[in-house]
Amino acid sequence: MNADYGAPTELAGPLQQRRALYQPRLPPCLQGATVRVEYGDATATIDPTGAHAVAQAFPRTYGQRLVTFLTPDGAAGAGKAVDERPPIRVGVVFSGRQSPGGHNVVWGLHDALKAYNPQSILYGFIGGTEGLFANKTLEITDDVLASYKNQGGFDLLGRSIDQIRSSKQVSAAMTTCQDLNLDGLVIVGGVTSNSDAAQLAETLVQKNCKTKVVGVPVSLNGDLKNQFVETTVGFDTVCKLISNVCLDAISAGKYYYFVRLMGRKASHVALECALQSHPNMLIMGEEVALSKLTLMEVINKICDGVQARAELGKHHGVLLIPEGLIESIPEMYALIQEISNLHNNNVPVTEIPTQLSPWAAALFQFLPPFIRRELLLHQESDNSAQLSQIDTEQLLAHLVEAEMIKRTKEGRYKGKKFSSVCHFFGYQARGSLPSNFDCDYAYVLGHISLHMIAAGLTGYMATVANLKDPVHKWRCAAAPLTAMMSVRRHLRGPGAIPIGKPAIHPSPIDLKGKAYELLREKASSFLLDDFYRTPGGIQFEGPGSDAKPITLTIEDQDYMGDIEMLKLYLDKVKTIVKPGCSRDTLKAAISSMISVTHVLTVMSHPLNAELPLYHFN
Ligand SMILES: O=P(O)(O)OC[C@H]1O[C@](O)(CO)[C@@H](O)[C@@H]1O
Repeated sequence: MNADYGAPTELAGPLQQRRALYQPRLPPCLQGATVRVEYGDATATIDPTGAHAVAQAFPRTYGQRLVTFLTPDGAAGAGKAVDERPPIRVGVVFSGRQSPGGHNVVWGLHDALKAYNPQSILYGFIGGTEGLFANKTLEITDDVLASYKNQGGFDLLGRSIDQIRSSKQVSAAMTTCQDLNLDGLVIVGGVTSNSDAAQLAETLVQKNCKTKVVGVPVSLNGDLKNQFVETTVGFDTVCKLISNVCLDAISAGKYYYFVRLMGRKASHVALECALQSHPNMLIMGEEVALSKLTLMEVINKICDGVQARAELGKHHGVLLIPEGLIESIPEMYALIQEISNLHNNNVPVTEIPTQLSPWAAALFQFLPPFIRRELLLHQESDNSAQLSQIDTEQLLAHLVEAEMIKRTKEGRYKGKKFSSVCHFFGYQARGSLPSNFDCDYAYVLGHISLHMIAAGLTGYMATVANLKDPVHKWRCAAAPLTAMMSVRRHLRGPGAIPIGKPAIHPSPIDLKGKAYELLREKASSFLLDDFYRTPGGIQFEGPGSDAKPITLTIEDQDYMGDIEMLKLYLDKVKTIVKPGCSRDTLKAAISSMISVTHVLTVMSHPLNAELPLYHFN
C-alpha cells in the first residue's frame, strides 16, 4: 500500500481548508438512512436497432427496470429500523480519468453507508483498477476523508488504466470482490468505465458472485449524456476556467489565443466554454466532421475570421478548439487510423512513417515535426490516439500564420502581422477544486450508489434528473447500463449493419439542439463584436456560486448571458430609447448592440421588472 494515499494534506491552503467545511446538499429523499425504491418500466436500449445485439451480449442484465428513489412512507419517513438493515460491504474504484468532484462520490457513499448501518464497511481500491485487480485497499473512514472533502484530483486513492475488460482483468476483479466478500462495487468513471462496469456486472451475475456493480457518471468531458444522464461530475468545473484570456487578448490587442480544451470524441467542454465566455471563434469537431472540412478549409475559415476582424482594426482574438478536433478532419482521421492499424500490428514506431500509404505519407510529411512525433505516440486504452498529447492548437496557429503571410504577399490581407499564443487548458482544469454543483452532484450520486446496492441492483448507473433545478428538486434514480448502450455500425452497404461489441458511446453535440442553435445565432457577433463574458473562475460564494452549465440549463430556461449583456449595456439603451418606448423600438435598440436574434426572450425575462422605466408597451 502506498503510504501517501489517504494521508492528511497538512499543507492545505486556506481555501482548501475552507472548502473542506462545505456540506453538500441532499434532496429530501436522501436525507434519511433509507429510501423507498420504486420500480418503473422495463428498458430496452437508446439504440433500437442495436437492441438485439445488446440483449444477446447481456442476457442476464438486459431489460431491467428503471428505478426511482423516494422518501420512505410513514410519518417520520424513517423507513426500516437499523436492526433490520444488515451491514453492507462495498468497494469503490476510480476507474476513469480524474475529474473534479470524484472524492465526493466516495464521501457521499461513505456517509450513506454509515447512516444505513454503522457496521458497514467501505474499501477504496488504491491505484485504481490495478488496485482492484491486486486487492489493494484502504478502508475509508471519517479520518481518511477529512482532507479530501470537496477537493479536486483523485489522490485519495489514485487511478491507473481505465479498463476492466480482458478476461484476466474481469476475473481478477471478481476474485477481489469474493475475497473481500463485497456486497457492492462502485465504479467511478465515464463512458469506457461504465461500459466495463456493465460487462463486469453481467459476468458476476453469470458466475453467481453476489457483488452488485454500480456505475457513477464522473467525467470532465461531459460526453456521457443521454436520456438518463443529464451531465457528468466535473464538467461544470472545467468549463469555468478559460475566460481570463479573452480580457487579456482585448487589453493589448496584439495576440490571437489558440486554446485547446479537453474533449476527445465530443466538443461539449468547448461549446460550454464558448457559451460561458464568448470567444471570437469556436471550431467544433462535430461541425467539421459533418461538413467534412479538410485541414486547409479549417485554416481558411480561421484566416477569413482573422481578416474580417483586421478590417475592423482588431488584431487580437480568442479561438477555442476541442482536443478531438484533429480526428474530426477527414484526412487527419484517415491518417490516424493508418497509424493505429500499424500500432495494432506491432510495427515499431520508427518504421510506421515508412509503411504508410502514399497519400498518408504525403500528408504526414506535410505536417510540422512536432505533430508527426505526437501522432506516433502509443494509443489510449480504447485504441484511440492520445489526443491530449497532440498540440492541435499549435498546428492550427502554425498553418494560419503561414496562410496569413501568403495572403499578405498576394495583397489579399493588409492588416498587421498575425501573432498567436497557444494554450492547452486541459490538465490544469482537470485538477481544479470542484464547483458547488459538482460537490453536491457527486455527493448525491455517492448516496444513490449505496441505496442501489442495498436494493440489490446490479448493472445500473446512479442518475439524477432535474439538475438544472435547486437540489431539493433533484430526482434520484438508477438506470440500467444496458439501456444506454448502442452498437457501432458500418456506414457502407444497404442499410446500417450493427457490428462490434455493444457499449456506452460518447454522445456528440446535438447539432439540432438548443445550445448549438444559440451558438450559431451568436457566431457572427462573437466573431466581430468582442462581447467577452467573464463568468470568473469557480466561485464558492456569492452570485456565481450556484451557476450551472449553460448547456444543462438551456433546454428550459432563458439564456442568462443575454440578460447580463443587457444589464451591461443598459446605460447605452437609455441613450438610444426613451422610457415607455414601444416593444419594437426597444428590440431594435438591443439588437443594434448585442446582435442577438432572440431578443424577445431577453425582453420577456423577469429582468424587465428591474428596468421599470424601460418596460415596453
Ligand atoms: O491523463 P491522460 O492519460 O493524459 O488522459 C488524457 C485524457 O483524459 C481526459 O482528460 C478525460 O477522458 C481526456 O479529455 C484526455 O484526452
